[in-house]
Amino acid sequence: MTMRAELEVGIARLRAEIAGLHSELTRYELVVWTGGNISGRVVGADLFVIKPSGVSYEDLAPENMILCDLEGAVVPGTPGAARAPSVDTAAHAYVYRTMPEVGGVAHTHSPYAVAWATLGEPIPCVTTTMVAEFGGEIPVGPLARIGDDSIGRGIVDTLAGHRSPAVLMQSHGPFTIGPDARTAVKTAVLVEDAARVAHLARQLGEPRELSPDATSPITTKKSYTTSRKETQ
Ligand SMILES: O=C(CO)[C@@H](O)[C@H](O)COP(=O)(O)O
Repeated sequence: MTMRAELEVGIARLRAEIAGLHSELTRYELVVWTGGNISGRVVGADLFVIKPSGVSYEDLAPENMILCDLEGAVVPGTPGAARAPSVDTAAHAYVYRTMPEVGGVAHTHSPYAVAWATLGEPIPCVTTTMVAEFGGEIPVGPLARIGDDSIGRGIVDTLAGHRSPAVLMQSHGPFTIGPDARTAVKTAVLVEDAARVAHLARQLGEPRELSPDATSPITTKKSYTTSRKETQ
């Protein structure tokens, strides 16, 4: 197979994967209406695939996923190119440009995480799952403009000082990153679980915060958070 043909096969697979992963956002009730978006980097090219803007989840399909370059421009003449890409395309593009290790980005409006985002308070690290999956608290990024690369800058700047693969953008919601799109989506599910548990614990009293160092036996797993730390 020629390199060109291999690339076409890879893009076709990624279109199917990204379209399918959006059903996880509705399955786990992380979004309402057409909110939220997922993208995935094309292996071997400066391109990524993202959902179209404002399209119902049940209508998302491989052929209406949109292929973009790393500036967030739609690749003309490709399937789906007639539609506008997600309003968060510039944010995803900024993350791919500045974090070469990232292969997938997800954004949801999951309610417990959004509630923490409105407080501007990080989700405290109160469970061993959070230590393993986030390496500590889930931080809060700035209140950022929607539609340009402001959100992307906020994601990258905030995560630079953290092991977490997730950030709560102030008064907006969670954005997650991963080595691939599926991992970014899994992290989005875990963010909502962490936000819900931290909220419930706060209703019962003052939960004990865990430091990753104090619980070192459970951080021996080579999670994405620990490998993120090693690459910083
Ligand atoms: O919160 C936002 C805007 O940042 C998004 O989640 C939108 O609600 C979904 O927009 P599209 O991806 O459909 O353009």
